[in-house]
Amino acid sequence: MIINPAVKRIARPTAWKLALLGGFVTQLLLIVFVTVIGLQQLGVTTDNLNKVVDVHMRNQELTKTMVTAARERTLTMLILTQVDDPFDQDALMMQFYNQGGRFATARLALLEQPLNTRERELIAEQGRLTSLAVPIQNEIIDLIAAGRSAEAGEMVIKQAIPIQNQVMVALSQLDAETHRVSTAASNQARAEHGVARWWIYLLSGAALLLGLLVATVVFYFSARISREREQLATHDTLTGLPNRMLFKDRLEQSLIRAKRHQTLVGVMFIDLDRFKRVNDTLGHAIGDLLICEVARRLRQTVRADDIVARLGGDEFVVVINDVVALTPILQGVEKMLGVVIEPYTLDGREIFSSCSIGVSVYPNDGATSVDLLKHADTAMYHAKNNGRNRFQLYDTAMNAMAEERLQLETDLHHAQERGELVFHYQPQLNLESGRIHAVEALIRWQHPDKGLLAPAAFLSMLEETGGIVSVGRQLLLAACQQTARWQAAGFTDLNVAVNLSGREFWHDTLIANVSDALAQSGLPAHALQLELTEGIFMEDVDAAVDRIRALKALGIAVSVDDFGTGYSSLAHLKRFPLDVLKIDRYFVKDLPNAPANEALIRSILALCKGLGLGTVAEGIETRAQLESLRKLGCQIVQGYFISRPVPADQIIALLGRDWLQAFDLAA
Ligand SMILES: Nc1nc2c(ncn2[C@@H]2O[C@@H]3COP(=O)(O)O[C@H]4[C@@H](O)[C@H](n5cnc6c(=O)[nH]c(N)nc65)O[C@@H]4COP(=O)(O)O[C@H]3[C@H]2O)c(=O)[nH]1
Repeated sequence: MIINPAVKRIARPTAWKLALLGGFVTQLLLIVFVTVIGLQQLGVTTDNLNKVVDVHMRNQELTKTMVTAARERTLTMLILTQVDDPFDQDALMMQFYNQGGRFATARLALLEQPLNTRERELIAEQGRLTSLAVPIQNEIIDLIAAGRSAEAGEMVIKQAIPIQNQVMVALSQLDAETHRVSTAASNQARAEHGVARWWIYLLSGAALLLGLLVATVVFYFSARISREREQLATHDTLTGLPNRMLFKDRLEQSLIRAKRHQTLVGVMFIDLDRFKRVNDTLGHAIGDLLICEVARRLRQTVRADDIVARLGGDEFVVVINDVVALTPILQGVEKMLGVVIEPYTLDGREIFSSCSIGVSVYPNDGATSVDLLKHADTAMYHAKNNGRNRFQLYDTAMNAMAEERLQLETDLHHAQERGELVFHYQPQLNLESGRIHAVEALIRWQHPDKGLLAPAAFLSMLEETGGIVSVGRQLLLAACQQTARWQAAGFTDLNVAVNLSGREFWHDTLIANVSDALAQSGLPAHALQLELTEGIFMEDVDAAVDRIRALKALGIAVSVDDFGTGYSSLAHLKRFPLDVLKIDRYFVKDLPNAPANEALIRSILALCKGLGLGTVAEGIETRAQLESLRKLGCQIVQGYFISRPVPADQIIALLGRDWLQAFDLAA
């Protein structure tokens, strides 16, 4: 079966689910990654910053301590030179050594700190200068201790302070360097912090974008899937047309509009004729192609706002909206019949089809969608029973008929086992010999209540249910056995013609059934003729030709019935290996006052002669018709004028008769 692409997509929802899950997981991982990296980076840069701040502050503090201690020591030295009191001198001396101690401790601590080369060079320089200053200071202290304060004061000013100034220069350079280093380090830490921040911005932005992307994809696909689900729920997967559910909804809307505007709505129930046979014989793929093509053609024949839906199988329904008279509805129906019957080329094969259409009209035939559809369906059945490839308007009497039909269907179910289905036989007269040349077996139903029923009342039901195949097999055997008995009774040249429906013709068991019937009855194969209608051939010309050849290989004859009434042309005739052509009663009924029909019959006879085909003219109801056909050169004739179909036990009497004499045609 051909499947709409939407279905395939829906059939694999896990692919989308996996894709979406993948998107979410990636996004989640990205967010976790961003958070971890961001926090880590921030931690590192914060640590760096803290370290820089700590080191910087400590270095500066130590440098400052050294500067202060050095300054205070020099000052203390100067004061010592001016103080005479020995207690004050002692106290100042203590201060002097303390300051020296502070200086040395600060210097040692500074040397422990992380320092660059320049800083170490400056400390070394300071050390060198201090080592020059210390002996001078010691000398000054000694002079003070010796009470030579004036000399010591002079030495402070002339030697200690200048060398101390050089120490201070080195220390201030050290301080500047420490400041420069810490500023550079903090700038770098700030820059790293900035980079980390930018990374966080970037990755968060990416996560946000990915999130948006995933959300967009989720939105897009969930919208698409729900659109496709809706399409699936409301449309036929094969043709893409609205299905029964959507059709009902649209029809109801049409009815509301029609009620408001007081317009008509035409509902057409369309069923393809003998579609099952196409499916059974050519396969479902061709059947599907045919359905799609019919759907396309129907859609093309109506306006955009009219509805074309497929209810299932080979059933379509078309709704024509907003019309004020019946004419446009009927024109639409005619158009549809016309487009459906156009030949189809499917998968390289030429195929013929037709349809039967039942029409119901709002408000005349119903006010609700349910009633209108039911009535259009009922009308469609009538169109089918009336011969197919036609339309039928709904009529209230049809409901009763539909019920009757249902009852008949139930009865028919039991008819075969009760032996109620039998053959009646209608003779075919040879106008040259005046004898019955053959009998045509025609099915009858001996209904317990309704009496004898003709095939028109039940044959289509038998075909639809498929019961025709087993009934046909049983009756074929009966006809062969009956004819064998007539032959045994002395009518050795008698032939029998048995009708085959399309379903029987295309059924797998056909060849076996025919050869079994011949074998079981002992009837010579040449005495059996199978009658086919031209519609059967036209469904699939090549396959039909093969089948007819297989039948003829059994030795039987094959005839074509109702030829010329359908849509085939005489040109097709030569393609089929047939033996007999039956001239339909349509051409006979107006004889002898129909020159056109006479001309037609004359040309059919000439054509058949040319093709080596025998002919049988059907439906002779009057003597005038008989004479007319005789004059035209028709040799075998059949019709009520000779005899109606009769039960088997009445045939013997007809077989023994000299018909030329009986009809006074001997001359
Ligand atoms: N108006 C008129 N009608 C005449 C005249 N002479 C014969 N007929 C009728 O014309 C039909 C001829 O059979 P058909 O064309 O094969 O058409 C047959 C055939 O297609 C089908 N049929 C009959 N028996 C069988 C059967 O056993 N199997 C299958 N598959 N189809 C059958 O049913 C169709 C109708 O059969 P019947 O009702 O028996 O109708 C028969 C017959 O009774 C006449 O002079 N005037």
